[in-house]
Amino acid sequence: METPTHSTVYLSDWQKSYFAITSGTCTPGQKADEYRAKILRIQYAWANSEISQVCAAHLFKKYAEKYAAIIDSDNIETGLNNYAENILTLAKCQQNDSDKWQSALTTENVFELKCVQERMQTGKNFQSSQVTPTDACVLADQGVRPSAAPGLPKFSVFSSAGETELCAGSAKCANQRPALLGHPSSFKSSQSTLPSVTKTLDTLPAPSASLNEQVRTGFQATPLFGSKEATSSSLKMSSNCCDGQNLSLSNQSAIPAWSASSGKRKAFYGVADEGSTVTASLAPCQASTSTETSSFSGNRNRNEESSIPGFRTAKEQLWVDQQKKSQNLPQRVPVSSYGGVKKSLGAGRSRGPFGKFVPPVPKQDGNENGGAQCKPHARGQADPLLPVDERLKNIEPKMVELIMHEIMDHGPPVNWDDIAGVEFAKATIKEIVVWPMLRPDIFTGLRGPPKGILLFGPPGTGKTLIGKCIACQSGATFFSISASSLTSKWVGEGEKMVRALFTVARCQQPAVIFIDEIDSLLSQRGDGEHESSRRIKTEFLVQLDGATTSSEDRILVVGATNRPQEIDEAARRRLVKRLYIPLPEASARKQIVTRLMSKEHCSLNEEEIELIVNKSNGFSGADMTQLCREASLGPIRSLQSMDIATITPDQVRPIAFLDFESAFRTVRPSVSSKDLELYETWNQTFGCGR
Ligand SMILES: Nc1ncnc2c1ncn2[C@@H]1O[C@H](COP(=O)(O)OP(=O)(O)OP(=O)(O)O)[C@@H](O)[C@H]1O
Repeated sequence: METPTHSTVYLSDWQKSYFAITSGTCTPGQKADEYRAKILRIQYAWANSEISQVCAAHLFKKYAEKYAAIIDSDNIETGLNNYAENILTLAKCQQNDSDKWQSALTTENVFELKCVQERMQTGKNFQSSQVTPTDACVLADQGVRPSAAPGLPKFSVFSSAGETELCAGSAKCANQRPALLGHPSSFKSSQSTLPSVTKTLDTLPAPSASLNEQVRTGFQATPLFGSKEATSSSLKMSSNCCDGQNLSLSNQSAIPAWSASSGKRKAFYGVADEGSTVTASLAPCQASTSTETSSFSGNRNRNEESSIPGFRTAKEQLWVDQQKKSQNLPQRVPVSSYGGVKKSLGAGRSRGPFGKFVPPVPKQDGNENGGAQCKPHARGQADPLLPVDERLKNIEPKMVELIMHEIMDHGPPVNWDDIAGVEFAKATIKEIVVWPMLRPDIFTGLRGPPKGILLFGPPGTGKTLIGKCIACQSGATFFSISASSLTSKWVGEGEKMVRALFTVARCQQPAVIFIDEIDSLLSQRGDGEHESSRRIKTEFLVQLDGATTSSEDRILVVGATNRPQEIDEAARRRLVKRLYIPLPEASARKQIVTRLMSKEHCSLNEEEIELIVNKSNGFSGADMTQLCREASLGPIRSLQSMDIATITPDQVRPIAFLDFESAFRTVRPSVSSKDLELYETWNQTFGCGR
């Protein structure tokens, strides 16, 4: 009997879900999820060399064709990107902080809104008048060919390999965004009623070497197939534009980093209209880009908009209406964030003194500091049209809030001096990560920073501190999450959470995503592996690849683990710099004690400190901190007869050596010598240390 190959397994798997999806029992949301899951699965399989590139390309093609009926459905009720869903999402983004808030809008009643119906009709009329045979010829001449799929006009862009055949979404544009080809979501088409791509293409320069160059530097898209270079090099951005609403996948992983190449883009598109209404800054929190005007629409600017008299998408209208109501909405300020308190997702932690949470969506009451922290259309402070970052649109607002609230770290800054010892790791990190993040203009090409590093070693040796310090010293936003909370607390949602996390990080770049216990996320696959864990892992690797291949994304993933041996090969390969963070040596232990005691009333002399250091051999940094804490309680315990409620601080005696002696009786090293051997061995095999 013939053994089924990977491709046959995937095909039969696909067929099953295809029938499920077309059965009519799934909601559009479920279909979208299903579609996304399948695409991820292929990506992962290909990235892990389980299937060949040809096979993957074949599967993608099949998917695009077979799912076209759903993805590109003209039917506003059944299409994946149906119009009402988009409006609904938009409306939901207006949700304020109250958990009890419920939008009165539903998919059904949005369709019944008169203004929606009018705009749909207008759009349909407009759409049908836009794509002419002449336009199609122009496109074909430019290497863009109409796809064979029925229904909406779609375009495929030829890859150099001739294999990556991508539909450029529908031939309709809403917000004049770039079509980020090279991502599965690019297959999706729009139901929105907008100008045709052909209109836009007419105004673009003909494809040329320089165009391709510009496209590559300006817009980095996540490749279809993991991180394989061949794919990324074969991907080209189409000259057309795509409704941002259709980028449900690309919004999250195929985001161009606009901030760095604004000049080039302007030159490329010949954008002279600084006041264009179509502005884009996908790194809106950076002051340098906040006033940037970038017509990503292939020259579609205010003038062009006005060439369509009276036309406005429902989304645009919704924004205008809402913004009229809240003209005086205060703008939010960018949040600079570093951690001082170790956090794990959803642990109900306080944000600390620096941690005032500022939601990423504008508040409606106008009383609090609300606003779009991540705004796609950075129009400057005075501009009332400040929608939420397009990339966040397909992310559940609650998740965004949770990430900003719980995962984004707002603690006090951490300096290199706060981390005792680990000199080699610190020097390496400064060189390969911090400097490149500070000076991306110098650290280009081979000098470019890695997108993922791994800190491994015994618990309590300062891995989290290092993560925070990287963020702090490179001026990056720090996101800290425990991988185990992703797999345990977010059962069924972990995958979405990973996607949301990277999306928010992209909006907040430069960003450092610190993932503690990364082994639980990236452990080697086994028979007993749970489906949801596998999906989270796949999503994580895809996102990591996205960050890796998009050279302009300034996102660094720092994984930390006490069990490096459990990380699977594919993940290990992606975390290119693996640094051992060992137990502190004598000098580092002394530094910790001296530093902590310098803040206390203490009577230790040099000799006593040396004794403490010698006696604490084998202690981790956390053990040393615990030892000092314990010792610091000694003077209080010796107060015995006095009433703690009435004594004054100066009645508490200084911390003395005898307190440390007592502390040594209760605080023991937390790391066994057997464990240490494991780390040493792994370091010699896979570590990047000396
Ligand atoms: N090298 C160090 N220098 C100064 N303090 C340290 C050092 N290592 C650990 N500490 C202290 O221990 C605490 C815990 O450290 P941290 O959370 O960074 O360790 P970790 O390696 O991430 O631990 P785990 O693997 O358990 O997550 C720190 O807040 C700090 O007080």
